[in-house]
Amino acid sequence: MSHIAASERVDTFDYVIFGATGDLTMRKLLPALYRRFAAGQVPDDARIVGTARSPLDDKAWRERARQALGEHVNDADSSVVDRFLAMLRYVSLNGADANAHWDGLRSLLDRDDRVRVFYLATAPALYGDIARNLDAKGLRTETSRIVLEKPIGTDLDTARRVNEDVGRYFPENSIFRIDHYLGKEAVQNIIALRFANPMLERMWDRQSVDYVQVTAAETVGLEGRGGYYDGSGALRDMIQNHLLQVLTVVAMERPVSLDADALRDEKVRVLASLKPLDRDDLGASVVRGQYVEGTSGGKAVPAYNDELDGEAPSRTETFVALRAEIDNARWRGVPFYLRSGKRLPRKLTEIVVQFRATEPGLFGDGHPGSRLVIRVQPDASVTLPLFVKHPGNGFALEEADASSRLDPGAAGGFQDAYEGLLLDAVKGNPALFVRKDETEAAWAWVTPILEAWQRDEGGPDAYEAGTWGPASARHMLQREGHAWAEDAAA
Ligand SMILES: NC(=O)C1=CN([C@@H]2O[C@H](COP(=O)(O)OP(=O)(O)OC[C@H]3O[C@@H](n4cnc5c(N)ncnc54)[C@H](OP(=O)(O)O)[C@@H]3O)[C@@H](O)[C@H]2O)C=CC1
Ligand SMILES: O=C1O[C@H](COP(=O)(O)O)[C@@H](O)[C@H](O)[C@H]1O
Repeated sequence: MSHIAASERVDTFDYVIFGATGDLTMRKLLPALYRRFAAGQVPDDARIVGTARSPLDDKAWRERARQALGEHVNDADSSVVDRFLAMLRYVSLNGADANAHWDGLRSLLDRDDRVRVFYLATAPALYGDIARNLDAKGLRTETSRIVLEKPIGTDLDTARRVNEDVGRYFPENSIFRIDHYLGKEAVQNIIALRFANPMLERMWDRQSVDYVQVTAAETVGLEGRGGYYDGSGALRDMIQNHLLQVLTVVAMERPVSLDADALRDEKVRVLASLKPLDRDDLGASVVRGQYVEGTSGGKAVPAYNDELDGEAPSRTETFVALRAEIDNARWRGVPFYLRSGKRLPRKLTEIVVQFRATEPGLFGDGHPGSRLVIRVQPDASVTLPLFVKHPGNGFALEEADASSRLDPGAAGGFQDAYEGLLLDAVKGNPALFVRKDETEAAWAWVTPILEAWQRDEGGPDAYEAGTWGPASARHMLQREGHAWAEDAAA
């Protein structure tokens, strides 16, 4: 998948970040680049060029970056920070404006022989204009890549438009649509677990699997991102991209290799096989919720609408649970339950593969099937308990824990998903980025849900902050004799 070991130094590069003063750059991109620099992977003569409209100079941007590293890197070394900051340059520029002062950026990018990465950490509405300007100003070289942050559009039509606009100036193999869930160690590990363990590989289908759950639960609320989030909601913010990407990795067929297109060909087939949710299915298969006041981390927290402080009450969903089915020979009939929400009881991203129960008789009333749990965060791990006999007389069964900790921060690993992905863009390895057809296939499945919600006069079901979402999410599984992992464990 990655052709260069995590510890190897990459070729030198110019990384140009549009949106250099924004939250994403400060919280994720600069800390990730710093960590790779501190790990010795980034050559000292590489350059990181920040651009935004704000009239800063190098010194002022470096000061903001120093502060961000202080806040978001807990083991930053001040002498390494100084060397890292020396690589940073800033150009004040409105990337969407063809008449802006592009000469400043052009004079900095004077080495056509270096890999150039343009990272668009701005509103997606600007992507087409920025791509056009980069091309028109002669800044796009043969080895340039353009990294696009999510969301790519807000529905199928707008996603197609973004893809077309950027695709007019950059060939598809140079467009890197980032989905940071694909950079997570435990998500990549699904591929190893499935295809390096023949026992699991043979049981990975509708004969053996009863159902699959993917949960991405967050304790946080709006975090000052209300302007963006209220126009988005949980379906667009988490399900269309991160959770559907995880689903593709869980459900895809064995790829012929770990090369980018082999993997992405299989992933897109899964998306194309998702059974469309028609109007009649929607009520039974999709639940949306919005938090009202409650408790989070032992503190009282306000309702979404109070946090948002808008003029009129918002109908935006902060929680979604849905039942997907993959209409192919391997998975037909197996429910894939996906859910994500804000202000849930704990931060937890987890995949549960529930295997079918044993035949009744031998050990009493039948026995629950085994359950593979892939914990993505926090504390990434894989757990597959085996049932063994309790010592002593009789055949009472108990679980013998068989779990492995996956330590993303171990030597050669990454503390944050962005670290590997940012350098994959330099290396030109798109395996863990989302191809155009994948984005569009995911939107094609999600858009009818958004349209149905728009027509629907009702709104999201209320849930108390600090709980696992509205009761309707639990009922959706109960109707099929299933339960969310935390209910089953209770
Ligand atoms: N923050 C996050 O955790 C995540 C963000 N994203 C996505 O990343 C992108 C950025 O998000 P975020 O950092 O939160 O947003 P912010 O609003 O914090 O930052 C936006 C940045 O874009 C700059 N900008 C705005 N207009 C222009 C322009 N015309 N030319 C150049 N720069 C411009 C702003 O600076 P200035 O005003 O000075 O021009 C600022 O630096 C969005 O697409 C978002 O959806 C995706 C996942 C997570
Ligand atoms: O993309 C996003 O992801 C974060 C959650 O990411 P994680 O790595 O912490 O699980 C989410 O908070 C945010 O709303 C969304 O835009």
